[in-house]
Amino acid sequence: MEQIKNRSLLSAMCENTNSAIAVDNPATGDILGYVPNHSKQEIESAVSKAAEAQKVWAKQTAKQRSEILLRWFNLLMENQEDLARIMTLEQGKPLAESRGEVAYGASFIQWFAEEGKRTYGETIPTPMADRRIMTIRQPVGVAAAITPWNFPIAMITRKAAPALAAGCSFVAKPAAQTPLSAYAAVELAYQAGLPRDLLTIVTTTDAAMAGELFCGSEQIQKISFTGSTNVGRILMKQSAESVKRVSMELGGNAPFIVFDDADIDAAVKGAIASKFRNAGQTCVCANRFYVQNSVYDEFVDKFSKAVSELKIGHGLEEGVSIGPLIDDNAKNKVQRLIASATEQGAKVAVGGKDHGGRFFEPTVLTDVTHDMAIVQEEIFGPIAPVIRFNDDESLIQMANDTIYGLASYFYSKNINRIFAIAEALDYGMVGVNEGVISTEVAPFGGVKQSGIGREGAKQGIDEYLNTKYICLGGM
Ligand SMILES: NC(=O)C1=CN([C@@H]2O[C@H](COP(=O)(O)OP(=O)(O)OC[C@H]3O[C@@H](n4cnc5c(N)ncnc54)[C@H](OP(=O)(O)O)[C@@H]3O)[C@@H](O)[C@H]2O)C=CC1
Ligand SMILES: O=C(O)CCCC(=O)O
Repeated sequence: MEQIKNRSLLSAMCENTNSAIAVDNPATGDILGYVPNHSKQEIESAVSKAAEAQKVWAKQTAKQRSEILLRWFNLLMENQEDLARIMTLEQGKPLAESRGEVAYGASFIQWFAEEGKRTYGETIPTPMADRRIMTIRQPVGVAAAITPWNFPIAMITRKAAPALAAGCSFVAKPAAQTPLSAYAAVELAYQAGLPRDLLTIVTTTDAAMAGELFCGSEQIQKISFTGSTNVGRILMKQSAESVKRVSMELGGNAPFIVFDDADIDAAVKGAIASKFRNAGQTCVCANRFYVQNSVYDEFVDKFSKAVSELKIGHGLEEGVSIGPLIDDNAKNKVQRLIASATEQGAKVAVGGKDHGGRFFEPTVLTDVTHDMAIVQEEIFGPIAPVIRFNDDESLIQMANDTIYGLASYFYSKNINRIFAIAEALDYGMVGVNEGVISTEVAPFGGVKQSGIGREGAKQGIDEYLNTKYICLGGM
């Protein structure tokens, strides 16, 4: 942490008391620092203050809110290097990826600072001559979020920016493994002029308590979650009692498909970017590769060669593209899935070995079949299982055979096939001849058990607005 120049970014760090949360560096296991372990009462108090602050904020014009958000965007970009270092230290991703995430996270603030000014209502042609009918759009109130460790800044700004732009206040509980980035990003919001009670980070080792509190609170009108499908289900059940609005961005099992008419070199490049970003720890990472018979060997050869060239190491080291996994559980899961696949006949084309600590070699597995656990489960690690397929019909059947429906990818040069496959894939997002599709301007989200709602794009702000119908009679 000595290398962080803007020390105000670390102002949330606290002394090592009995209850403080220790944050470690997944590359070394060293403790980086401590953050507060907030009690239930402290979190309740943050929610109550957010409810008060929201009333004032909602009365500001969208333009006034936008000005503060744009200052926040600028401060994030001015502090990009420090924020990226904090992120790499606590999360493990390579520094270049952390810089990219800071810019990506900031882009949602810039985008929604603008979109907040366009939350138009409607005037509706009336069927009754003495009436006028219109709608206005109003902030839902207090929004709460629970976010994961894999994108410690972007998953907060992708929710906080539309909420704040719409006139809501926002309370977020980041993952206990990556709170430093969250606190640092929010500190810059205060420096941009955002009232403290309007945007609060709370941290606790008792995530279940925070979830129950958020979902059960009458003061919170909306909960937004990114994380595992399992926790998403719990939060949806808990939200039922207070009939809370929910946005859920949950697990994925993205198929990456290479057809016989694909540009194989482009597919290899896309596969590397899609699979190995954040060491495979993103919900939109390619999880399973389906390659058509006639190009299978060529793809596997070129892909394996590219994977063997990826450098593993500490994210701050020059040229590293594969950092550590977030914790021992993540590594154990990867090892279990590889062992189970190889016992059933899969072959290791490259990688496959423990690299010490929380590191695992980027791996390509061949002779994989669709029924293996490594294909059925979300891997969340740097392993690429490659499956053969013969025809488009059986391919679509396999690709859609999952409870998940977040991202999917395919490579083809045939325009008829492109439309047919894009329409047939049961997913919220489809990358065609492209392995990384995330951008603030496009709607991010899933179908089936990958979630509810959309983030980013013009749709993202709808999640934080109510539509009110006003009927004007006696005209
Ligand atoms: N869609 C995505 O982007 C993500 C998907 N995942 C998937 O989930 C798997 C497990 O990862 P994991 O980190 O455990 O994901 P979780 O879903 O457990 O964690 C995500 C967030 O939810 C919190 N949380 C955990 N349990 C509860 C609960 N009962 N009530 C309320 N909040 C809760 C966590 O807090 P805390 O950190 O304090 O435990 C964290 O802030 C991964 O291997 C991957 O498959 C994981 C992360 C992101
Ligand atoms: O849920 C995730 O894994 C984060 C989303 C990554 C992205 O926006 O590309």
